[in-house]
Parts: sequence; structure tokens; C-alpha cells
Amino acid sequence: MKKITIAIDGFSSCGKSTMAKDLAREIGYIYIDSGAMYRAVTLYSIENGIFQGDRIDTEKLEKHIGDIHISFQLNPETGRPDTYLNGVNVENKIRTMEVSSRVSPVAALGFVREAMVAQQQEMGKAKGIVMDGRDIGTTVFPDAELKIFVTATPEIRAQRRYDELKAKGQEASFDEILENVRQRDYIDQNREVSPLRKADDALLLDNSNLTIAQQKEWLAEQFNIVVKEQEP
Ligand SMILES: Nc1ncnc2c1ncn2[C@@H]1O[C@H](COP(=O)(O)OP(=O)(O)OP(=O)(O)O)[C@@H](O)[C@H]1O
Ligand SMILES: Nc1ccn([C@@H]2O[C@H](COP(=O)(O)O)[C@@H](O)[C@H]2O)c(=O)n1
Repeated sequence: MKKITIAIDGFSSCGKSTMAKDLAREIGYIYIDSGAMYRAVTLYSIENGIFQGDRIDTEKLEKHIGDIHISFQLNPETGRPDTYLNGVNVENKIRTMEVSSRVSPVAALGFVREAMVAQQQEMGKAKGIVMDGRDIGTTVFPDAELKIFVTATPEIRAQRRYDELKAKGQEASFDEILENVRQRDYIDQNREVSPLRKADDALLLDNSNLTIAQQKEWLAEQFNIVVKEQEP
């Protein structure tokens, strides 16, 4: 069967990676969380004195962008890929609120996006990939055969993230998470380079009232439709 490219974009914390990972596992495709790459650049910046308070030393980051090597390796315990920054597993570190609160301004920088998009396009060269993010259907893979744009209300998204952090035993404040979700959405939608928007040919999914199982089933249906259309 001919392999295709699947782009899943949408607002923060709406369930993109949950859907993308499950589908990739079921159909034997590679899964790439492009947000993890921007988070890894942010962690590098925090750990290497590139932030002065909230200010980003863009000159320093640009000088070091070539030193930031991001890769993914399957974690046999979770069955999901973990993110590595220069050979070190940073999967837990990149999910903290500190990284979440600093990532969107870093991801708005043109030279950061250029470097990440080049790596993402290289990863998807052979197709057979599910990638989720903000600009996958618009910029990274504009020719993707299946494009989805996911949304849900900010309150529902914040509640899902709050529940997740609580379940992991991490300190969390619902109000802080809601504020972060809103702030990231705003920056992601209003930046100059590749702003978050639905590609004209993307299918819209509002999963506010869907369970994980229901959205998984919906996505599998869309995949089967597209694959059938591709058959000679
Ligand atoms: N339909 C759903 N109903 C309830 N919870 C969900 C649903 N979809 C995903 N979740 C949960 O919501 C949380 C956020 O999901 P996920 O990490 O997949 O979102 P995301 O869009 O990839 O987020 P981000 O953009 O921040 O990386 C997770 O805890 C996930 O288990
Ligand atoms: N293609 C992408 C993916 C992500 N970003 C930025 O990274 C932040 C973190 O991403 P998550 O998917 O882990 O939430 C996100 O808020 C965006 O600012 C991006 O710009 N492009």
C-alpha cells in the first residue's frame, strides 16, 4: 500500500499528539511531535543562558542553533517516542510549565523555524509519517494527503492538561494552565512566520465533546478514506 503523509495541526493541548501517536502506531507510520522540537530548543536556551529574564538573546541563540541536535527514540516502557537533546533524554524536562511558558516566543523566531522545518521535512522525505504541530499542513508538508486541524474550547483543553499533570503527581494550577494555553494560542496565531491557521484543505475536528476513543475512530476513518482514494 502506498504510504502517505499525515499532518495534524491545531491549538495547544487539544489532543493532537494523543491522536497522532495512536494512529501512527496502528498503521506502522513514524510519529513526530514537532512541538517537542521547539520545546527542546527552549530548554537548550534556558540551560545555556540564552534567556535574560523573559528576554531572549536572539544573537546568541542564532549562533548556537547549529549546535542543537534533536532526535527521537522509542521508549519501550511507554511505547512512545522520547525526545533527545544532544543525545540526552529530555522528555520530562520539556513538558514542565517553565518550558511551556517560554516556548512560543522562541518558536516565533524565523531562524529557529527555518532550522526545525528543514529537519522535519528531512524526516518526512520517505512519507509514512504522522506529524503534529502548528504549521505542518501549511508550511512543513503543504502537499500532505491527509490534513487535520483540531480544536476544543480553552477551558476544556486546560482541564485536560491539568488532569494529566495531576495524574503524574506534578504541581499544577488550573488558572495558570488556562492562561498559558490562551497565551500560546495568541502568540502562535499572531506571529509573522508560519502563524497557526487551518490549511484550506484541512478537515476541522472540534473534539470538545469527543472521548479519546471517539476521536481515534474518526481519524482512522479519515485515513481509510484517503488511502482508498489513493488506490490506482
Ligand atoms: N478527547 C479527549 N478527551 C479527554 N482528554 C483528552 C482527549 N484528547 C486528548 N486528551 C488528553 O488531553 C491532554 C492533552 O492531549 P495532547 O498532549 O495529545 O494534546 P496536544 O494537542 O498534543 O498538546 P500540545 O499541543 O500542548 O502538545 C492529554 O492528557 C490527553 O490524554
Ligand atoms: N509545528 C509547531 C509546533 C509547535 N510550535 C510551538 O511550540 C509550542 C509547543 O508545542 P506543543 O505542541 O508541545 O504544545 C507551541 O505552543 C508553539 O508555540 C510551533 O510553533 N510549531
